[in-house]
Parts: sequence; C-alpha cells; structure tokens
Amino acid sequence: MSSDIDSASSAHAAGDPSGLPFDPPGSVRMTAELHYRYSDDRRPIVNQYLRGHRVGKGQHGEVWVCWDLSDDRRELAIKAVKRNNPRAEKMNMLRRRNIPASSHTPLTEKLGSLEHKIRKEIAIMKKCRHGHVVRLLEVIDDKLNDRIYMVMEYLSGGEIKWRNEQNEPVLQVDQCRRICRDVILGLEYLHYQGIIHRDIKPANLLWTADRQMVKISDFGVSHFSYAQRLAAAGRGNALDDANDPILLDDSDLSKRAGTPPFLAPEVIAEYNGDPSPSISASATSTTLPSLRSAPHIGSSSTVRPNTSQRLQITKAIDVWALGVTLYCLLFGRIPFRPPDSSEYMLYNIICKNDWEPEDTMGYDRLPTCGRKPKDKKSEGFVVMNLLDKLLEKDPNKRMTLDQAKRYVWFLRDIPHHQEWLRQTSPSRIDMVEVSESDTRTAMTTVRFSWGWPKRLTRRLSSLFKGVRPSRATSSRPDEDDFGVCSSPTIAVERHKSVSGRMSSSEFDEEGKRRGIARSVIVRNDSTPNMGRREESIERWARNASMSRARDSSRPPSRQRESKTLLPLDQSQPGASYSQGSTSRGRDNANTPLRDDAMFLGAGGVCNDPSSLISSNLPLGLNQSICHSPAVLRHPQPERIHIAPPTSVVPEPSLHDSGHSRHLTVRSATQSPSPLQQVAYESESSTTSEDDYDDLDDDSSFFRDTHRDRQAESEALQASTSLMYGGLDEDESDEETVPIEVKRRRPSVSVSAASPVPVSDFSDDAH
Ligand SMILES: Nc1ncnc2c1ncn2[C@@H]1O[C@H](COP(=O)(O)OP(=O)(O)OP(=O)(O)O)[C@@H](O)[C@H]1O
Repeated sequence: MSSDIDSASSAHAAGDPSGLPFDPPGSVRMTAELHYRYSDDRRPIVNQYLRGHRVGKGQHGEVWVCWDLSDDRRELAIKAVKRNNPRAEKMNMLRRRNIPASSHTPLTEKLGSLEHKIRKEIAIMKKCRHGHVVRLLEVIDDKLNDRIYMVMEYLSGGEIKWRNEQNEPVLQVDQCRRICRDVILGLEYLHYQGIIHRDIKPANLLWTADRQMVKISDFGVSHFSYAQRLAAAGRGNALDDANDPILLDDSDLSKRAGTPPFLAPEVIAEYNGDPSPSISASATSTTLPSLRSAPHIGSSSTVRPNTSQRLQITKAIDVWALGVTLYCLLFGRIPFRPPDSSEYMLYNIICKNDWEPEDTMGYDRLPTCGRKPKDKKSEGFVVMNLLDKLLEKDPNKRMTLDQAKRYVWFLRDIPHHQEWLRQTSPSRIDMVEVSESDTRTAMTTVRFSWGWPKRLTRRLSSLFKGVRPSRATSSRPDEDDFGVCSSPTIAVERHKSVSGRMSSSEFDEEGKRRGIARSVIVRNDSTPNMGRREESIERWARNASMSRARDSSRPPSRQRESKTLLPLDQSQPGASYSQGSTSRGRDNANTPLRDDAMFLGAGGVCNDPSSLISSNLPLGLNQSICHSPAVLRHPQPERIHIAPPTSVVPEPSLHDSGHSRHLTVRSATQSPSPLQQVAYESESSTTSEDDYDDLDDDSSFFRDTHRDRQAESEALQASTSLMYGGLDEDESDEETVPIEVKRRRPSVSVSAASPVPVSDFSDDAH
C-alpha cells in the first residue's frame, strides 16, 4: 500500500473522532501470545482487548465490540470462532455421506473442515485493504481452547436493514444506489485480487458508524482464485505460487456456497429443468415452515439434483448477488420467491423464471413503471434496466462490475466521471498476495509451550492476582451507553433485561475466578506488545493506572454522566453522549448539509473525485480524507437523539435486574424515516450486564446467551456458508444453560453505542 495511505492513515484509525477513515498502517498481526484476564469490573480482556457487548452471532462464532487498551482504547470488533467442534464435525460427516461421489465433488468438500474454512477466511482477509472491505487487524490463536480471535475493524452502523416487518422497503432509492455503488467498488477490488466473495447480501454489508459508507464483510465462503486473479490483474501482478492446494484449487468454486436466495443460476444450474429431483433430506433448520417433500430455504440441506451439468463459476456470481441485493433494497423482498419455501423450488425459479418488480420502489415509493418501462428517461427505466443486466441468467452476458460502475445511475451524482473512475480503479491499488504460507500460517503461528491442565494453570494464575488492581464492586457507570449511539440523532434509553446464565463453572459472588489468566504461550515475536505473562499483567496494571490518570483529566463529556436529553440541533457541538469514536456522527449531525450532499456515497461519503486529496488512495479512504465528517453526513430526514442513561446502576452481582433502560425514538422532523422504522419497531435493544459476566474460564471467553436474530432474517441467513452448513451446530458450550434471552443487537439506523470503558480504570471504580 502506498506510503500516502500509511501516512494519511496512521494518525486516523478506526474510531478516530476526527472522522477520518479506518486504515491503520501495517499488516495483519499474527499474535503468538494469549493473556486472558478480567478488568476490575469483570469484563474479559484478551491480550490488550477489553471486551464490550456482543454485536452479532454467526454460524461459527460471535462478534463482540472491544477496545484496544494499548491504543487509546480504539474501538474494534473481535470475532471469536470455535475451531473444532467434534459433534458438528460428526454431523457433517454424516451429511457428506449423502452427497454422491462424482468427478464434481470438489476438493473443498473433502477438505471442508471448519478449520479449513477459517484458515481460508483469514488468509483472504489478511491482505485485503480497501475502503469498502472490512479490515482484519490481528489473529489470535487460542489453541488451548480451540478458539480463534479475529480482531477487525468495527462497523458500528451494523448490517443494512432493508425491510420492515411488512416486507416494505425502508431505504430510499438514493440510498440503495449509494449502497450498491460502495459494494461495486469493494467487489471490484476483491475481484481484482482474485477473490470471489460468494455471499454478497445485505446482511454482509455493514454501515460505518456515521453511515457514510458500507463495507463488505464475512469472507466465510469466499474463494481466492489464481485463475481469476490472472485474468483480472495479469501475470505480472499475480501471485506466482502453484503449490497451494487450498487456494489454487478452483474446484472449490463448483461447490454450492452462499445464501440460497442470492445464489446465481450457474451455481445451481443442475436444478434447472428436472421437475423431480432426488432430495437428500438432511435439512435441520426449522426457520421456515417445513414441507414433507423438500428441504427449505435457509436450511443446511442437500438437494440432490439428477443432472450434474455445471457451468463455470466466476466472479459473475457476485454480480448476480449484487442484483438480488439491489432488488431487496428497492422492494423489501427477494426477487425469486418459491410458493412453498422449498429449496428446490427456489433454485428452479432462480434458474427459469423472470423477476417482477413492484409498482413502486424504495421507501420514497418512486414508480417503477413495470418490468419494461417505456419512458427511457424515467427513474423506473434506468433502475429496471440495471436490474435486468445484473440479473441476467447467462453469466457470460451478465453485466460486469466495470460496466455497472459506469452505468448512468451510479454516475449520476458524480461530476467528474472519468476522474472518479480513474481514482477508484483497483489497478491503482496494490495487489493482495494470498500465498501458501499465508494460509498455512493463518492460524498456526501460536505455539503452546504450556500444555498444562486447566486446574494447574488456574492455580498458577491465582498467584498473579496480586498484581491486579482491585476490582470495582460498586457502580458501573459506563455501562449505560450500550447499544446505541449514532451519527444520526436518536433518543435512546434502554431497558435491561433480567438475565443470567447457569453454568457448570463456579465462581463466587465477587467473581474471584474471574481473575484467572488463561495461560497461553508464545513463540512468535510478532506481537510487540506482548512479553512474558507476568510482564503483561504488570503492564496492564501500569496501563490501568495511566488510564485512570488520563481518564480523570478528561472532560466530563468523556465520562459517563447523565445528560439532559435534547434535540440534536439544540445540543452543543461535541457534547456527544456517545463515547469515543462514534461521537463524531453526532457532531456531524449538528452541521448543516453542504450543497454537495448529493455527491455522497452509500451513507453520504462524497464521491466527488475533484476533491480527492491523494490520487493513490482507494475509494473510501480518499473520500473521507478529503472531507470533514461534518459535511459527509447523508441527508436523512430523521434526527435521532441519544438519551443519556439516567437510571441507577445496580451492583454487578444483581445481574442488572434493577437496571433498566428505555429505548425510545423520536423524530426531530415531521417526516417519518424508514431508517427509524427499522431501528426501533422491530428491535428492542436491551443490553445485559451479562455481557460481562460470562466468566467461566472453562468455556468460551466470548460465550454468551443473547437472543438470535429474528426468524425471518435467519431464513435468509441460516444458509450462509452452505458449504459448511451443519458443521458447527454445536457452537455454544454445552455446559452453559441460557435462562433468558437478553439482548438484541441494535439496528442499523442507530449505531451501536460505544461505551468506551473509561470507568474501567477510573478512580470511582476503586
Ligand atoms: N467488523 C464488524 N463490525 C461490526 N459488526 C460485525 C463485524 N463483523 C461481523 N459483525 C456482525 O456480527 C454478525 C456475525 O458475524 P459473522 O461474520 O460471524 O457471522 P455471519 O455473517 O453469519 O458469518 P458466518 O457465515 O460465518 O456465519 C454479523 O451479522 C454482523 O452483523
């Protein structure tokens, strides 16, 4: 990556209140040391990362917000993946028996272990560095507990929500356009690197905190193709490594992977035409009503076709998925809908049927004028024509990303097309190299020199408890900001649910076991922050006191005090309730929109290339560097205000039973907002202190018992990673018995509150 980026970004990383883009310098750290401990207020800490609330749960792991204590508490996300799951593996073995062996049986299926998947995901993410791709920063391999921690950029805006409970679109057409434009740029970069994402869908597109742009996430089923890369970048730029059977085997692509409604016809071509397929009923999902005859969409089922005709799978599958995504955003429903939720029927319809638009599109209900609008100047014609080209069933005739990027609709608000196209060309960006060694070392850099039993390590750990600062047992003043905070303007109070966890592990009321450090070990020197365990704990204690000193000198707004709820436009600039990085969005909202607001990206990033500072920066990086965040806000009709926490904070041991927050939203303008609808009608954001209470060190550091997504969403998402479907049903640790649903992740339109753990080390805490 160019030094321009490094220099520009070194001072402006994730969560920087300056609003500049997330692009920390350096490559992904492969950490060879794991320290596991708890903060004074019982929050888990892995190495330098203090864990916050859980923001999502995938098939194989969970994602948490965390703060990098070694870097001014920069807000990041950490994905914890359980590497091995014998029970799930066994189920997968059983499932595979139902798959007929043929010449088409891909290598990846034979190698389809969860470990393989994670290795590949990490190897691919490791070197992706683009403004519209979620950045991976560090990989920590906890072999002792068979867990991988992936430290990533945190996109607190959350997933793109595209429909309400009535299946109506909630995004304006203009927003849909900008979202897709961002995705095109991110995808273009990936394809240029030889990476096919394979699971493009709204749920894998994450908003930045200020909703200025979206980024592509979840590379769980992505594929690196040497051939694709050669085709895209030419031999000169391509990786010349023919020895890696995982990355260089394109037979992986012939495996059906992704989310059923978003699968391209060529991926499921064998389901085209045969009215009576043989079906292997290994479906396990219950997210959709079941049928006797066929597995259902969203299940991890195997529909066995009678034909074995396969088309070549190329990057065009991502273009198709983009078309499906655009349709979803515009109409609030998927384009191909089987009458009976049957997976086979779905595939059949995708392969054979045409799509039909609604009468209107977007939240603003612009007329589509039918499937083939006559007025070529109408918005309806432009959009239907685009959908036509993206949803072309023949991959060879399908629109390419380059064509899409140049399509009139996407260029509409960009004044200098040619310059913008030049600036955003992936050929201007350094090549990714996903080498054999990348894949091999993606998870193998940690070596454990202590293979001691847990009981022994616990005892040893207890020896070091003395160096820990005393734990706060009184109030937890920082917890109230959970969940919501946003660039836009929302009034939020929240109720915490009473929740708890029954665990086989024991810890006393004061949580003494919580001080146990998981002793793990070290061989790699690549983590400069880490030394020996004792040193680390001492350093942590030192940092804690420094942080306390720093925190005490911070202005009151940085500390978790109650504030009066004000309409945003009445509040003082900078007097944000949100802590840390996400406060900028609020500041943004105070600033009047500039005239160039219409040159904004997905959420409002200026795409006007004439104002780019550095011609070397990839889009997204450029965008934000050249503009103050104050002028990048997307013009949204609603103003959302974040209410300060006002409730009395209970003792942690009370498990927040007395702690409540209200989540309310009010609009500062008369016009209702689709974003507002999504955010609060369908989701009640309640946060539990239990986020910090799963301290059973026998199990996952990140274990929790939050409620999963809505069934409807699950229907679309459950089959993500079909390739690995059924691998990991047993993700949660068995000894944990959730006794109550606790929290849902805050919705998109309201960025997750960022409780910078100021109070962790504040004087009050002691
Ligand atoms: N970097 C991030 N910042 C914010 N939220 C994230 C981030 N990464 C993931 N998430 C959220 O966490 C959820 C779970 O992510 P994850 O990638 O594990 O699950 P998934 O998308 O279902 O993947 P999988 O296919 O492996 O199950 C996502 O739905 C997303 O909303």
